[in-house]
Amino acid sequence: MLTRPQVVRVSLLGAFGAGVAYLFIPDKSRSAPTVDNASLSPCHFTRATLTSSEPSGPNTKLLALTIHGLPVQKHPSLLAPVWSVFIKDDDIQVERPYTPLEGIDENGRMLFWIKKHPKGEVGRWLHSKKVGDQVEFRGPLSTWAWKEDTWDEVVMISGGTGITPFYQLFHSSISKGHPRTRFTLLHSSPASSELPPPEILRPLQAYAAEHPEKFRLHLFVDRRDANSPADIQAGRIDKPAIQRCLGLDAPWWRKIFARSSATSNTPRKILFLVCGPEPMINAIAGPYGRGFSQGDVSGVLGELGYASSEVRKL
Ligand SMILES: Cc1cc2nc3c(=O)[nH]c(=O)nc-3n(C[C@H](O)[C@H](O)[C@H](O)COP(=O)(O)OP(=O)(O)OC[C@H]3O[C@@H](n4cnc5c(N)ncnc54)[C@H](O)[C@@H]3O)c2cc1C
Repeated sequence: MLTRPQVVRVSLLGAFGAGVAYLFIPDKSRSAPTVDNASLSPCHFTRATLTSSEPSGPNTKLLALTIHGLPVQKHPSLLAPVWSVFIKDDDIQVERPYTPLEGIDENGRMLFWIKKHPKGEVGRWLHSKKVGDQVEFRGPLSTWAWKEDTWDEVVMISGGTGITPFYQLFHSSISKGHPRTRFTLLHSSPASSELPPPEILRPLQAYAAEHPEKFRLHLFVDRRDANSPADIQAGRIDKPAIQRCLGLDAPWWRKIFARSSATSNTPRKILFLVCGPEPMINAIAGPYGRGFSQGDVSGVLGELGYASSEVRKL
């Protein structure tokens, strides 16, 4: 039987060993070959050039990667939203997934909004790269497959760079018009200076102003400051905020009126998509299950009575 200090020592050694193994023992995907002159694939790395790198807040940058001289296969099933690519940090052979905001264009360009965490490996490495540097990535990989005309109501809730999959969905699908589905995006950032850059916010705001019946946008910051735009709400995306934004806090008589004026008696099919830092996912939809499975729905959406078929944690 091990004593308490021995158990602690063994656990610490195990955790250290696992960390070292993760960083230095190449796994199958990270050791995928780098192939030139072949179409994009999750099975091999493709070389790209960093063609722009613009600061977009205290810890974020907009980075563009361009693949030169390679015809971009617009394979509909592979490049359907929402997809990401794994970018490899060549120094320590570690890869992380990132979401091209506008997919890939005909010139082979992908634009990313990437946050640098104080101790984060790949984010810091990418921020240190200079225009003209080479970066390797593999993909596309499906993050979550959008199915057109399946839901009446889609509510996207994001924090920080968690907006990136929703922006990709907006750019490649929502903004093209959907007769059946109404979309709502609730996004929060810690402060006004950390909100998504105009390249992301402006198209969302313009579309919401033009098509309020199809797309609604609600922006939140933890605390308002002198620079906070007027239309930004203060506080976290909590239960009252979700109820308010979705009109679930309307008086009972208005809900009855709304129901009686609906064209159909069948319940509206609703889907919540949640993406952001883990504490935010936990508070809104409950923690992931084992091995990043979806887990049960709890948190605010659990309290509001939504089922697992109505909630997706990205
Ligand atoms: C499908 C998918 C798509 C993604 N797309 C994007 C994207 O477009 N843009 C983007 O910036 N990120 C995106 N991410 C997150 C990204 O893959 C990395 O997890 C993130 O950049 C951190 O990696 P790192 O190597 O820099 O930090 P790591 O070395 O993995 O982390 C080190 C430390 O940094 C801190 N940290 C890491 N991640 C977070 C976090 N999310 N919140 C708070 N602290 C954190 C923690 O303290 C952690 O211990 C995506 C993730 C997935 C799964």
